[in-house]
Amino acid sequence: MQTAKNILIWFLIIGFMIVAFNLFEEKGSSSPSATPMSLTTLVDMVKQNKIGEADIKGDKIIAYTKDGQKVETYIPKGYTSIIDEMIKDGVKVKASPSSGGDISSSGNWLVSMLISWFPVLLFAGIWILMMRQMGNGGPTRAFSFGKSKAKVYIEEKPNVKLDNVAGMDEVKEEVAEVIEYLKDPARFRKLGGRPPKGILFYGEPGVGKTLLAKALAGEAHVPFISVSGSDFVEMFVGVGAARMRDTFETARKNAPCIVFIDEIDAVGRSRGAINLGGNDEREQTLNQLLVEMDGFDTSEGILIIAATNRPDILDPALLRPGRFDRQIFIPKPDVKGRYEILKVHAKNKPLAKDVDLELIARATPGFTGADLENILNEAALLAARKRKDLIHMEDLEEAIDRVMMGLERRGMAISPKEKEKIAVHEAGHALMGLMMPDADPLHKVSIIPRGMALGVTTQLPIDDKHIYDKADLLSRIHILMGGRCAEEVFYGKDGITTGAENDLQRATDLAYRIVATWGMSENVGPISVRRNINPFLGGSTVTEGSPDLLKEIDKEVQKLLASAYEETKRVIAENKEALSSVVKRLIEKETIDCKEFVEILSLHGVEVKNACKQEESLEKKENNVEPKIDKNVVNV
Ligand SMILES: Nc1ncnc2c1ncn2[C@@H]1O[C@H](COP(=O)(O)OP(=O)(O)OP(=O)(O)O)[C@@H](O)[C@H]1O
Ligand SMILES: [Zn+2]
Repeated sequence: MQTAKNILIWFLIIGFMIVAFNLFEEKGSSSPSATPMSLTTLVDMVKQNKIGEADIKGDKIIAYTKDGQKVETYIPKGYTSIIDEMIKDGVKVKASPSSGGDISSSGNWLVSMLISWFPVLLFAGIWILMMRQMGNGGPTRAFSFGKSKAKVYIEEKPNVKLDNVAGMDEVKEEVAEVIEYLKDPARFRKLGGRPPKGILFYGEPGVGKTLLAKALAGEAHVPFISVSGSDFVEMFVGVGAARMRDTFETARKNAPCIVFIDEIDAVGRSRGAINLGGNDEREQTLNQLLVEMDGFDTSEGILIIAATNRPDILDPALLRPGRFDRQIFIPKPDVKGRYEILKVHAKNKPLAKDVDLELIARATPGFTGADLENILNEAALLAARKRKDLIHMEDLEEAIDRVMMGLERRGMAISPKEKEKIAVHEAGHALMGLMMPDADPLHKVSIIPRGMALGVTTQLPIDDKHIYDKADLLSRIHILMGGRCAEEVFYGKDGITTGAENDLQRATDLAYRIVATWGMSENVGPISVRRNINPFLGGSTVTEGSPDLLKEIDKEVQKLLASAYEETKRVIAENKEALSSVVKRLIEKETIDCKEFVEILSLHGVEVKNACKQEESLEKKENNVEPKIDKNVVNV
């Protein structure tokens, strides 16, 4: 594509140069256009000494008057004495050949030819490019673009081993046999086994798909050839396909080897999918991949591993036997997996004695291997900044907050009045976290701005949760409402702030799903209404269901939210005095933990329903109530 663009740009540059040159030439020789006049008038003008210069071209005289005019006339055959007269009268006379126009007379035949051909060339160029783009293009390699950008990375001997991939024992078992196959493809075939041609790894970003593929190559001591599906996506038809051919050529030269195609969905999207124009290129690339996969013999020892996080949109042809017929799901790590991963990445880092990786693992439900690696890395940077020799638990804690919610922004200018409002809002969330019997235990409240949030209330889930009951969900809604309700209780109906936007969004979303997705509302009943993204309406959602049903759902959602709001407001109003003390302390210290919060409440005789569980479950940061980008949406 780049090359094609360059060609077009050069066309334009040359064109402009020619036109500019042409203009320049014209100025120099014969512009502006000459006024015709009779020979006698010219003779008169010569006599009156008005003519300064004259140019004789065959039987034509072009004369320049002294005041800059240009005139021309014809000399009748044989009447050349006029020239002598002019010379005699002091006119500077030049003679040049007569044939052709001004340009050829100045001898620039090349320029002239280019000018006459330039439009043709330009249009031909544009036409070729457009045809290729539209997909009716000529031979695939007309410009041999295919080679230019093929980002094929070959690692001859990857030094990643299966030991470096932590916490997915079942998956590792499942793929272990291909190592034997790659080590000696011929032996494998002699025994009658049909080794797989392609394996598809699917799972969320960062769970270690690439790492696992590389480890397989490392274990089998074969080269690891890696490409990304998006490298094949091109504007010009045929380029992606050519690149695909090149990739497989490289693979054949390096066999036995592993070819790893990351983001295969970029080329392997279902061909029937809605596509607004021009999917011809992708289709050709996909076809080429299928052809290549069908074309090689498993005894060649080439194993294709593809990775995606969207297996649902892949073309079924890709998943047929003989292609990616083995699909392996790589899940997010569980507690044990997270612990193993942390251990792997902590190996080359100096950890202090107080670091308990098991606790970190428990504190990070939903985190992927990449997230965990990131946490250790951040912690090391933090420790280095504090000029410490070892990484301490506090660094790791801070790193988890950072990875989850962004950097602390202590420098942010916040007026005392605003600070108080933020403290009230956060204290409201936290109080509800302690008062709702089914809530996850509170961890800490902070009014230090972090990432996009002005304050943060964090809770600690006890276990990785996989399903949620209605009580869990309702208590979440109450906690989300806590911020806004506290504002109202402390500052009145007109004192409420915009700070609750994200809380309300999340509460509304949750309430909608309680009613319309999980069928938990008594009035609407056990029904699940589908909400689809409409590709034609800029990604807005389209809800299925009759208008009556949708109206009913909306009413029910509103009712649910309103009653949660009233209930929350009641709880906060009841404990207003105790909460004022908390707010004061919060403004003073900026962060208070669960224990301190509960102590203040008990001074006012308030008993909480939900004890702090710090001792057992330490730093669990799930369900931070404030941030916009959050990892813990309830997705049952
Ligand atoms: N199970 C694991 N054990 C050890 N490290 C892991 C594990 N999973 C992920 N990592 C770390 O996370 C990094 C990113 O993982 P990787 O690139 O393999 O993920 P991926 O699933 O291929 O992601 P993507 O879909 O974004 O390409 C790895 O380099 C590795 O350091
Ligand atoms: Zn809030």
